[in-house]
Amino acid sequence: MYYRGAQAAIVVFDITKPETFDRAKAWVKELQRQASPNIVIALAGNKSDLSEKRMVEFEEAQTYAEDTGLLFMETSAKTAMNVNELFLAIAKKMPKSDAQNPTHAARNRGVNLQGSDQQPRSGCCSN
Ligand SMILES: Nc1nc2c(ncn2[C@@H]2O[C@H](COP(=O)(O)OP(=O)(O)OP(=O)(O)O)[C@@H](O)[C@H]2O)c(=O)[nH]1
Repeated sequence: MYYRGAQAAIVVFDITKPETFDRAKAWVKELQRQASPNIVIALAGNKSDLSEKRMVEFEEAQTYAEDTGLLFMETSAKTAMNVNELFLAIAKKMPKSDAQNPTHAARNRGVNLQGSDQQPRSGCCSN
């Protein structure tokens, strides 16, 4: 219900807890099964500031991400390392804006109630 129609998702695990990496993989599978086919999925290996407690190797997560078609970065919510970078990378991978898609552009244009978009009224109640 929450991710249906989502255009991007960030799946976060804790590099100091291998079980969170396994759960992240399960979430990626779930997203690939249920979410929109062109969803951009990013995997974040969080708590990169705690490298002395690391239990998931960078290379292991990176290889998994490459094999699965995910963006991957190690992040730290504590130091903000790679947080902006991850959002930027997602934005770059998203499909071009709706404004460049004629079908979506028409749908999103809205209706101008003041100007020339207004159609002349007809029917029983206009004189
Ligand atoms: N050192 C460090 N601690 C972090 C980082 N991100 C989150 N934490 C800490 O990890 C703990 C869990 O963070 P939450 O934001 O509650 O994460 P969560 O996934 O909701 O965790 P749960 O409540 O266990 O499900 C908190 O004590 C945070 O302060 C990080 O990048 N580095």
